[in-house]
Amino acid sequence: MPLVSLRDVRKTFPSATRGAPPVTAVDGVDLDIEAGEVFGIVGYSGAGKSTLMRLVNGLEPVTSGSITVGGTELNGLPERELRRLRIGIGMIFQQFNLFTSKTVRGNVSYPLRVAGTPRTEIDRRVDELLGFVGLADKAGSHPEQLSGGQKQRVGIARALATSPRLLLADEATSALDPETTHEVLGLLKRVNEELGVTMIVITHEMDVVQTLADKVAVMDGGRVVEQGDVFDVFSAPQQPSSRRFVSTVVRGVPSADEQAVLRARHPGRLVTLSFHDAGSTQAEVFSALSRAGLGFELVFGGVNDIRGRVFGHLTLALTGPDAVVEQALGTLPDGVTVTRLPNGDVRG
Ligand SMILES: Nc1ncnc2c1ncn2[C@@H]1O[C@H](COP(=O)(O)OP(=O)(O)OP(=O)(O)O)[C@@H](O)[C@H]1O
Repeated sequence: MPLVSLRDVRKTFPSATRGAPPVTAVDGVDLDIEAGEVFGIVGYSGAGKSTLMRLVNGLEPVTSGSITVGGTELNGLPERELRRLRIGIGMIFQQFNLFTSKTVRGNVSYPLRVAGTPRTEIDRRVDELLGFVGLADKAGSHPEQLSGGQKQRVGIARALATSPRLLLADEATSALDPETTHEVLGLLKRVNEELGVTMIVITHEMDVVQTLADKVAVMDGGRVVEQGDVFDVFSAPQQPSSRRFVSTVVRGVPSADEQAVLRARHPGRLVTLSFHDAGSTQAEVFSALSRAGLGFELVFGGVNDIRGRVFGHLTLALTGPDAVVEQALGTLPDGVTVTRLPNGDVRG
């Protein structure tokens, strides 16, 4: 049985403008999240991701539909029961949401005090958590004395205090620089792998999904437009709106504007070679082009590695006689898709 299950979940909010129809933030979402999984939710701002998270945490009631967490139906659950359920769900946020007047120890111990944990047990648990997140020496510091990455480590320690089975992360690394993001993602990976905590991760960052997630759902206009294995969704998105979103985080075939810039800068024939799950194929492609005596320059694109599976789109400027270019493109290995970009002087 999935740890978290959503069936036809809808959430509407009354409109701020009098007489206007209600705002539908979540519109008929079905999702299953298995225990032990890291599930990414991606999509543009306003897609409904944060609202979905608040529904899963029972902070907002659904308008209709069903959400179960650990087999318990949230819809209609009394507040007392919801509070108990929330003890088993940790949350971390983009802005950390730490108590600025409390020390690191005070922040991490807070959920334990609310849960009525005995004092000696609280001290033991906080020491253990601070050790786990690498902040054993910061117990007496206040949040303003910490870097962003350290603050998020405190946020993670606090979220883990009551040993939740489920951790919800809402843009947890979006306020951090790339190096600190990398560290925090490493810590979250340990939370999943060493502590077995299931995670739902809202993000607009490719890095986060790539490093952490097993599965991903793309949201648009309150709906899940596509979901599946991270590699499948990012290497070959099927729906127009997920293609549009993926193109903002993965460099694919250059747009018309990008092509115009490339044409102005690079002589030769522009082609995009798309690789799908084919790490070694690139070497074969480059040797095929060399063997044909063509000049080639990599002018746009990149490769992505998701848990050892490689995909990417490389745009090359090829120089040589047109017939030779065509012949070489015809001999490229399977697993490479060729997109000929329109060229000013050579037919595409
Ligand atoms: N409390 C509320 N009252 C009215 N409308 C709301 C409320 N909360 C969210 N909405 C609306 O619901 C839609 C989805 O918002 P939500 O914050 O869930 O999106 P999001 O994908 O998390 O975006 P972001 O990444 O910007 O946080 C938006 O149109 C938003 O304006």
